[in-house]
Amino acid sequence: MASPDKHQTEKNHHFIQAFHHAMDGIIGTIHNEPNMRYHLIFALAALLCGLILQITRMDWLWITLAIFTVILAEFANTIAESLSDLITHGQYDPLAKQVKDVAAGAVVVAALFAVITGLLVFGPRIWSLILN
Ligand SMILES: Nc1ncnc2c1ncn2[C@@H]1O[C@H](COP(=O)(O)OP(=O)(O)OP(=O)(O)O)[C@@H](O)[C@H]1O
Repeated sequence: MASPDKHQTEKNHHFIQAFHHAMDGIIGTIHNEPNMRYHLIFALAALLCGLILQITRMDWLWITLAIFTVILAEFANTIAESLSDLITHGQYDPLAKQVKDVAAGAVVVAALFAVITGLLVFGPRIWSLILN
């Protein structure tokens, strides 16, 4: 969804305008960040597994939390990268390195949480399917 005014710098005047810009941010991140597309593919796979294995409401809560944690971490990583690039203009800066590395580390930690959640929720069910 394209924003109505590409050159706006003043505050949004109404909710619809703010929503357009938020959609620009979401779609732009999916378009520009391959890692975000990988996260979404894994999220879709987890949702399909949940449907097929008929997980409980509590398990859906954990899976949903894991999915949104990873996606939010990737958004934070993208913000950190964009701000670093805006400030450094491609020049090496040790603080920019720290910002980008810590932001990338946050995504790794979130992904680890998602993997552990997936193993705890799907592992026993898949295991019992294999044994039966
Ligand atoms: N301006 C800079 N100054 C210092 N180090 C930088 C700078 N830009 C990038 N780097 C280093 O290069 C690495 C890769 O940079 P990049 O912008 O591709 O971030 P990234 O976290 O790998 O991106 P993505 O999450 O999209 O894979 C950073 O983690 C950082 O260590």
